[in-house]
Amino acid sequence: MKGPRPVVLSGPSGAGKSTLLKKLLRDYDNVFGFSVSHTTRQPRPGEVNGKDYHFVTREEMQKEVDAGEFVEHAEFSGNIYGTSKAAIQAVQAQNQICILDIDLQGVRNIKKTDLNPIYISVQVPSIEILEKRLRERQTETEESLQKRLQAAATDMELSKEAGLFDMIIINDDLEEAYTKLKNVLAEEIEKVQESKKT
Ligand SMILES: Nc1ncnc2c1ncn2[C@@H]1O[C@H](COP(=O)(O)OP(=O)(O)OP(=O)(O)O)[C@@H](O)[C@H]1O
Ligand SMILES: Nc1nc2c(ncn2[C@@H]2O[C@H](COP(=O)(O)O)[C@@H](O)[C@H]2O)c(=O)[nH]1
Repeated sequence: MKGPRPVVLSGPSGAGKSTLLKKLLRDYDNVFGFSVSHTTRQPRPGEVNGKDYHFVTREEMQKEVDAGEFVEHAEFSGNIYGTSKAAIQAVQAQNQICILDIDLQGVRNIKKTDLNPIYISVQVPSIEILEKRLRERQTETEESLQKRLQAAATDMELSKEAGLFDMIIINDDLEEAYTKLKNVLAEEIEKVQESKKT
């Protein structure tokens, strides 16, 4: 049986993708599953290996990429990030909506596959607000923050491309953004909930 359509959440680092997806995972029991990416970046305090990311060395990652284990991978802000085939299969095996949190390069690479997700871009009202959020999150060094702001400016411009995303959500007020996200996913959520009743 064909499973539910996956969901791609993209947008600048600090736009609120993780915040929104954590709300979905919390509010909808057994409906969504997170595609746990691999990354070569260092874990942040509180991040759990295998839950937030699979934290790996560059050598380990390259070996797995070369072995064809990834659906997509990209270099972002000095580190490699990638979605393994296994990460998606683990969620789809549970008949859950698979959520991918990936950058714009990842979006373009996923478009070359037959995954057929719903593409959502989470954006911010301005680069100044993004900088404030990233600084307040206290996860980045000044160097990393500057790299992310540069990448964000490019993302904000390129994400306007017609047809690239099914929806662009400006995450200004969090609850309003979350309502928009739930609305665009309503049909898929209902399908999964119905299928789990039987
Ligand atoms: N609407 C909002 N208003 C104010 N702060 C917000 C809002 N949404 C998220 N935040 C805060 O902004 C920060 C960045 O959010 P979050 O970590 O979810 O971004 P992200 O897009 O997942 O970033 P990354 O791609 O780096 O993982 C967090 O500290 C979060 O609490
Ligand atoms: N192309 C991919 N991008 C990914 C993946 N996992 C995360 N990301 C993106 O990386 C940046 C930075 O994330 P952070 O956790 O270091 O703040 C962010 O834009 C994510 O969307 C992936 O598997 N592939």
